[in-house]
Amino acid sequence: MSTILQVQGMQKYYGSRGVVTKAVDNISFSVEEGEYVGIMGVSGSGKTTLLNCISTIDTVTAGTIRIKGKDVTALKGKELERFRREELGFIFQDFNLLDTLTAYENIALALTILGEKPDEIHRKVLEVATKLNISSILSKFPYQMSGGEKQRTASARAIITNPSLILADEPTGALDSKSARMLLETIGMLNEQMKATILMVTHDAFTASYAKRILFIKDGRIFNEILRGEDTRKEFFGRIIDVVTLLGGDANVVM
Ligand SMILES: Nc1ncnc2c1ncn2[C@@H]1O[C@H](COP(=O)(O)OP(=O)(O)OP(=O)(O)O)[C@@H](O)[C@H]1O
Repeated sequence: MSTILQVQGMQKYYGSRGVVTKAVDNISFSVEEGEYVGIMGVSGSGKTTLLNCISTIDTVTAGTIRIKGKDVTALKGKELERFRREELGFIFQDFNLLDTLTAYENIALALTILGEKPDEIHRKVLEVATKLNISSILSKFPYQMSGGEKQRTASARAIITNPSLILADEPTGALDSKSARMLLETIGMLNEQMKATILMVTHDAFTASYAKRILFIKDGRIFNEILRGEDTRKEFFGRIIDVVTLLGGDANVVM
């Protein structure tokens, strides 16, 4: 098994002189190939900042972030753009599907931009659509899709380039509990059947219970880490609640 992500001594400060917020305060951890890691913490603990730096959307104040051995904090311009497109997949809270493109076109877009041959793109889109059970809706536009179809299209788009790492920030944040469950099952399938390595940020214990390992962040630092091991998802959920309570979060607000 190889290391996909290695975060070392990462710091991110906002502001200057007067008011400085240490959003991420010296965090180090790594993620191995095939892992499904959740990052939990209360609002303002630094989860999104950490994910945005890993996803190369934001820059770090100090430290390194290596993805497949490459320090992404040193990448710039076209090289960075290409790296993001080739190595990373994203699942957003609102899915970010392009309204003027069909499901097929949304899924194919990254491959088109990467310059893959049309017949290769076609083969890959059909393959992933079959796995995610959306073959029959590929010609639909987002407004013609159900919520679940949009989720599966967004999941297909995240995995179509066979990225090294899939990043998800509060993927269930805007969903009712049934839709959340459906999306989490799809993400679980990307991990288990399609061997995707996943890093997911959430404040929600139910969502986090689908991951196999959880890092808890408090005030920009890693506070605790737990592994699912042989636990059922429900047992793992119980242990997550215990840590959330310890962290001072409100265990009642989670499902
Ligand atoms: N652009 C910014 N400028 C100044 N401070 C910021 C900025 N972005 C985030 N922060 C601060 O950094 C800290 C961490 O924010 P972050 O968004 O990473 O937290 P979070 O854990 O993702 O919270 P939430 O669950 O509410 O999204 C907070 O104190 C926040 O106010």
